[in-house]
Amino acid sequence: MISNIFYELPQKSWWQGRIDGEDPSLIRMHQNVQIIEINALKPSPGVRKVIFLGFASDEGVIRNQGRPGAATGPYLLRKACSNLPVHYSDELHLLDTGNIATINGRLEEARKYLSQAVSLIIENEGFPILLGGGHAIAAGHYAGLKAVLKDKKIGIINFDAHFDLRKPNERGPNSGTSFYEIAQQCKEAGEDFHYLAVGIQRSANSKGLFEAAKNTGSQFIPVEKINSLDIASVQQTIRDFAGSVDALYLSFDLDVFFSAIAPGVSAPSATGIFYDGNFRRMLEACFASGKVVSMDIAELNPVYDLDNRTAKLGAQIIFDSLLALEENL
Ligand SMILES: N=CN[C@@H](CCC(=O)O)C(=O)O
Ligand SMILES: [Mn+2]
Ligand SMILES: [Mn+2]
Repeated sequence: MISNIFYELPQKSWWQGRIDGEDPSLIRMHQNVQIIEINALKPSPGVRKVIFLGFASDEGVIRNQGRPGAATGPYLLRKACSNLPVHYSDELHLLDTGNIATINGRLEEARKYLSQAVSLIIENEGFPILLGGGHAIAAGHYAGLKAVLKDKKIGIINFDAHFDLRKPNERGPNSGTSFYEIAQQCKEAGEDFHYLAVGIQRSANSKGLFEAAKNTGSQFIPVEKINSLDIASVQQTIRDFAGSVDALYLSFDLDVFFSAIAPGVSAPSATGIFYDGNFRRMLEACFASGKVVSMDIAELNPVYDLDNRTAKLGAQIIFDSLLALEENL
C-alpha cells in the first residue's frame, strides 16, 4: 500500500488535448488513458496494461551539480504524449497511476517508494513506463523490478551520453550514481551485472568513468558507432546482449541526443545521436527480443526546453515503443 506524502494521485487534467471525435479512428492518447490509484491495480487477463508512473524529482541532479528543473518532467511528458494519435490496438490498455516525488530533498525515501510502486505494477502484470525526473530514477526502478523478478537475469540498456557509474558521495546517491549502485548490489548478491550503455561520449565521461565501466564489467557503444554506417553491428551488439539475459529494462536519458534536438535536459551535449532510422533500428532490436519488461524516460528538464521539443522527443520514444511492444507481444 503506497499512501504517503511522496505519492501524488494521478489527475485527469494532466491529460488534455485536441478532440477530433470519439470514434476509435480519431482518438488521441489523452482520450485513451485511464486514471487509476496505484493501490487499485489488478491483473486483467487478455490485455496488456501499460502503466505510467512519474518520478517528480531533480534532487539527484542538484546533488550531482547539475541544473535543477527535472522535477516537472513527468507533467510535460504527459502533456507531450496527450495529443499523440492512438495507433496501437485495444489489446494495449494505458493507465496513469500518478507520481512519486521527492519532498524536501528526501531522495532515498522517494526512491524506496518508487521501487515499491514498480513492484506493484509488475506484480499486477503491467508494463511500467516511468516518466522522469532525474536519472536517480534508475536505481529505484531497477530495485522494484528485481524485488519481483528475483531469479531472472535483468539486463539494463541505458541510452545515455554518460555512464552514470559514479560512486555516491557524502551527500548520498545522485543522478550519476544509479548504475554504480546497481553494480554494487549485484556484486554483494554474487550476481553478474548486465549493463549496456548506448551513445557514450568520450567528451562527457572522465577516464575514471571508463575505468569504472571496465571494473564493473559494463559494455558500451560509443556515439560515433551509432552515427556511422555500421548500425548493423550496433544492432547485433544489442541482440547479443538481449540474448544473454532473461528480461530487459530500457532507460532513455534524453541527453543521449544531440542538444539541438534535445535542449531541455540537465546536462546537454554538443554532439549526440539523432532520432533517425538508426535510433529506430536500435529500438527495434531491443523490442524484437520479446524480453523488454519495463522502461523509463529520464532527465527531461522543461526549464531549458524550446517549443517542448525535448518533451516531444520523449513522447516520440513512448509512441514508437508502444508500437514495437505491441508488435512483439
Ligand atoms: N546524470 C548524469 N549526469 C552526468 C552529468 C555530467 C555533467 O554535468 O557534465 C554525470 O554524472 O556524468
Ligand atoms: Mn546523461
Ligand atoms: Mn544518465
